[in-house]
Amino acid sequence: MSPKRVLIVNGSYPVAGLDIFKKNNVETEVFPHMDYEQDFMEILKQNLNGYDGLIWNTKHRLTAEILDLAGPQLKAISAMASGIDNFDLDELKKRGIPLGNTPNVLNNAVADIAVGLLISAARKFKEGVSMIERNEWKFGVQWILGQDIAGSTVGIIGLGGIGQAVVRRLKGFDVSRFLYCGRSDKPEAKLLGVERVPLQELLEESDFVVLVCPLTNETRHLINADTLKMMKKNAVLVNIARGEIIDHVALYEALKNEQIFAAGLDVVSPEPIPADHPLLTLPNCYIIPHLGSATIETRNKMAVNAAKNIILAFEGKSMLYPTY
Ligand SMILES: O=C(O)C(=O)CO
Repeated sequence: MSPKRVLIVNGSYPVAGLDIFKKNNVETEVFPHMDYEQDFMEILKQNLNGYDGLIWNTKHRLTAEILDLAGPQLKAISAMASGIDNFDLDELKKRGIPLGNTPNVLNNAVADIAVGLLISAARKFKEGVSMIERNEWKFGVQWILGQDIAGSTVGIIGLGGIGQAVVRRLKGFDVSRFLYCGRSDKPEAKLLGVERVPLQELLEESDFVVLVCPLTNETRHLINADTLKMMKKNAVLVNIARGEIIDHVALYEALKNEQIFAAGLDVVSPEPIPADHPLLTLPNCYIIPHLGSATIETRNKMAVNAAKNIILAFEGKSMLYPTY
């Protein structure tokens, strides 16, 4: 029997993941284009056919059209991410094609970024750095004043693995209260000392609001002009989930008018964000380019787990992290 073949979509792939395929006698092809290139999808569509497995490591949506172009021999797909909002799950289910993802191994790396953004936005790193760069270092007792974390209330929207890792980290910062909201009661909340409240209460009472929920029809633009109005004037908003959870037009207005204090964003919409995007002009909006899981160790583990997902499906077994 000829070896199975897997197409790995998006530019490059850690050797740790390629080795798993090699050991299991699976051939791999790394699609050489990056998904921010102009003709990425057009070229990909012409080169998709005939593979038994796909690692879909791109923000572009995997649709019925892609599955048709890939062909009926396609047996397994894995994301190399925790979020799977870019997959047409109904279509995959209809066709019986398993989809895996790579959660858990990235919890610590993403939670580190959340805490980093929270501090950077609360303590005005962007404003400070740009003052230095403009030769405007004018120290005074009232200069570049930020918000304290100690004594604050932190609201976590989505207390999954990453949300819990954020709480564990912030426990060392003398936070006074942790709140969360989400679809279901989390048994871990009690142990962590996090109280479940309705969204409005969380927004009205939190000094820091951290978005850690998946992007779904319910969470798209969850943070909008109305919900931003519910937040405190000193509130810092952190997003490490998906850009589309925030209405960026409304966020721009809220930050510009100092309706809230600051935002720290690892994710935006669109990605990449154009260099002339209005949010980038604001001193109180600190944006980094979706670095959540970007550590060497974490990306290696994600690549290994995505490869394991595919190989297990080829063997007719349940994936390591099945999504449905
Ligand atoms: O894994 C994901 O879905 C991420 O976006 C990590 O930053």
